[in-house]
Amino acid sequence: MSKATTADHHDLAADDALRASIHQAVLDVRARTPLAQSFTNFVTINLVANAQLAAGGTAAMSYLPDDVIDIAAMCGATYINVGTLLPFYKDALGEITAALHRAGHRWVLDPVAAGLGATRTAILEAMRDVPPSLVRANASEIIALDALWGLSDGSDVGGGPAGVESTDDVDAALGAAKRVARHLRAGNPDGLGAVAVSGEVDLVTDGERVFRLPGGDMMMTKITGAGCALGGVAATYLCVAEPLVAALAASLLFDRAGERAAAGSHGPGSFQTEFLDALWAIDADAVSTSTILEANR
Ligand SMILES: Nc1ncnc2c1ncn2[C@@H]1O[C@H](COP(=O)(O)OP(=O)(O)OP(=O)(O)O)[C@@H](O)[C@H]1O
Ligand SMILES: Cc1ncsc1CCO
Ligand SMILES: [Mg+2]
Repeated sequence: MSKATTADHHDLAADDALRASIHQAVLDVRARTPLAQSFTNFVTINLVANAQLAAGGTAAMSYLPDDVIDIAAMCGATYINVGTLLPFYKDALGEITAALHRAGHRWVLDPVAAGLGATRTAILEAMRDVPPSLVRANASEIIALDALWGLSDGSDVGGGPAGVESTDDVDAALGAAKRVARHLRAGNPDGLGAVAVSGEVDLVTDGERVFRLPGGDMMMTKITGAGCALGGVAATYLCVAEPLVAALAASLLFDRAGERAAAGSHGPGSFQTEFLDALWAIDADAVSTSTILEANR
């Protein structure tokens, strides 16, 4: 870890209630095969669906507002990713997110390339007052979302969008992640919300507690859509668990699966195949006994 050191943190105790909730979420997904639907980019749509299935859930992808709104009534959570925008998305996403909010339906936002382009900015700005339960993004995207939702105090200045890849370290997004998480909690009827910032060390927060999750493998950045798949699997866990638990469970599953896949592969192609197998193979014990470093308060 860079700025924050392990001296500022403690590993969660083996009997911490959060570990039990994470363990239960992994088991519940495998027992119940919950449906989380997605409105997602067409680069990584197949990996998102396959990752959700490998984690134990099921998938349905749609772009049609009436379809998405009807499916929301019969599924546990929805994943929305703004990676590859088409002209009709602006109206469609406005209609969908307003309807999800009215229904109190939980959803995950992946603000891919936040800060890039007037259309994406308008789409993300409109989500401010009908917010998701969980935002899953890289550091640059969280810093940009914090700014475009007007939450920023100006102290976090990100490197700016460089397409879909992060130019910032997760620690640079700490303030932004906490502000965004508090905004989600204030804007959701259940008062719950969390932010998962991915990177070499993942950062997860509900706006009060801050967790750092070391692990994973750099090969995860050499396939497209590891982050998108993480958002999709977070929606799968959101079907059975509260946002903070869903964010932690999905991030930890991905870290453990990334390590296992790296050990069994010899390049990006075989890594992607091994990664899906690893999502399937990692069990609830491996996820819930992972290192979970909580920032001391
Ligand atoms: N350098 C790294 N070392 C280890 N794990 C990493 C590293 N970078 C990212 N990861 C892991 O890869 C996964 C995806 O995170 P990443 O930050 O690459 O998302 P992203 O930029 O949104 O990706 P994409 O847009 O391609 O979907 C997370 O599980 C994260 O922990
Ligand atoms: C490469 C790419 N372009 C738009 S979305 C996407 C997938 C990673 O976010
Ligand atoms: Mg991404």
